[in-house]
Amino acid sequence: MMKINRYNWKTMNSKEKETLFSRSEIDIKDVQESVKDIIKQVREKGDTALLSLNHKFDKTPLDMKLRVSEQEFDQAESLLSEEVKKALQYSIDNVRRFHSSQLPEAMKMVEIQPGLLVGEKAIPIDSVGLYVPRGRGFFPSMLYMLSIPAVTAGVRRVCVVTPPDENGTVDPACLYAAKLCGVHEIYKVGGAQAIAALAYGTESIEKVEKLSGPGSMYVTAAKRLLYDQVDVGLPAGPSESIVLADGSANPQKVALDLMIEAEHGSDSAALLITHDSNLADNCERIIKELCAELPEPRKTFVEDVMKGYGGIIVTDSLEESAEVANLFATEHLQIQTKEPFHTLSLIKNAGEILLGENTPFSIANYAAGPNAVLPTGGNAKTWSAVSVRDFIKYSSVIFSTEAALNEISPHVECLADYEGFTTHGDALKKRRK
Ligand SMILES: NC(=O)c1ccc[n+]([C@@H]2O[C@H](COP(=O)([O-])OP(=O)(O)OC[C@H]3O[C@@H](n4cnc5c(N)ncnc54)[C@H](O)[C@@H]3O)[C@@H](O)[C@H]2O)c1
Ligand SMILES: N[C@H](CO)Cc1c[nH]c[nH+]1
Ligand SMILES: [Zn+2]
Repeated sequence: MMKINRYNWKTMNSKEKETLFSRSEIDIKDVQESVKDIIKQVREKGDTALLSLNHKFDKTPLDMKLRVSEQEFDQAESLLSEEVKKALQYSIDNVRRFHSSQLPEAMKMVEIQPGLLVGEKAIPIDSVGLYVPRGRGFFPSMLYMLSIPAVTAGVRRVCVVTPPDENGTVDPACLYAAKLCGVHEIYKVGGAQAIAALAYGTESIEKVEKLSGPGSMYVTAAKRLLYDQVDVGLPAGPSESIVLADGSANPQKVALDLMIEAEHGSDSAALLITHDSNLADNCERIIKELCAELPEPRKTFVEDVMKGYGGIIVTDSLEESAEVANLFATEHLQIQTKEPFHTLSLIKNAGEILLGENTPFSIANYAAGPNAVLPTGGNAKTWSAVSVRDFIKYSSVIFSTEAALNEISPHVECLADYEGFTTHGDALKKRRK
């Protein structure tokens, strides 16, 4: 019989809270030592290590080519149905439209004091490496979610790494999506070894300035270990979601939506938070019925999540439900309450917030427009979804006239003296005529 965790917020003990709230952190810490060894191998042996790690973890032939060839790009198109190509084009159009709206002005200046102009110049990051997962699913959606903001930002070199299958080939939908997004440099390598290759460089993979992209615990552990070698981007680990609902919600829709992100893997989290125990009972029953019909491995993943890092939390009020959701700071949040826009005003921490029963997580995962690469593990307290801003940095720009310099100097000299920095003050005093 399937088990679904059921907690009452008031009576939950601190151990239960800690386990639930730290979710896959536990698994990531467990693999840190083996990931350290993978990084060492890639650093010392370059491509040779990549080929043998591909062989070990992804069962590829040892003599495979790491870079996707022109011929493979061309073949990919012929392997896809017209329906899939159309769905990709539709989704890419929406995602591109949304991300174009994020593009900042190339330069913005304001006159802070007469003759003192200050502002920021937006400069695209020179090279980025995008991690597109492939283990417990194909992720062409991740390819366009990452490539579109990078290309829109104007990054000069956008390259992708993604695990190959046993034949040493890459998912054709990923290759087709890459072509639509204008990305041509793709390497067939995944896991921690791909992250290490992008951070240090190998004979065939030039190192990058910044990484972006979600991944399993191996990918997440590698990014943590390499944060001082390369900008590792946002922490996007195993998928997680909360459905926050009240008694007005349709239990069938809540159950369906709660299972969406649970099917990513046993290390995912999916929580229903509600102050209506009838809704909780009904959802529990429906999830069991729906889960029984799922194909493997999705059935096992959903079952594992419901007895693992997921389940149902019953609270005393809508306000308390929102408080619990804010504490958890989930990647995906869906609100199915009578007044979803009012409930929205109670939310402080969530990677994305989907309002109402007609906005299931799936539409945001693939096609609504905003980015589906989102912070996990409680990082939604300070991080945002991937966006064009992830691929741009800003240089401050300052211009002063002589009159403005004369005006500002006494204040700066005073502060330089106070801090004891003689030459800082002299640069002003000694240039005055
Ligand atoms: N946060 C987000 O925005 C977001 C978006 C999409 C997916 N995700 C998450 O990304 C993850 C994708 O994981 P995945 O497994 O499907 O793909 P993945 O590409 O991250 O992992 C597969 C790779 O892991 C490596 N690997 C497998 N077993 C290993 C072992 N024992 N030791 C070392 N390395 C090993 C292999 O090289 C393999 O290629 C899921 O957890 C999903 O929930 C998150
Ligand atoms: N839910 C994932 C982000 O956590 C995105 C995704 C892609 N495909 C299916 N789901
Ligand atoms: Zn998903």
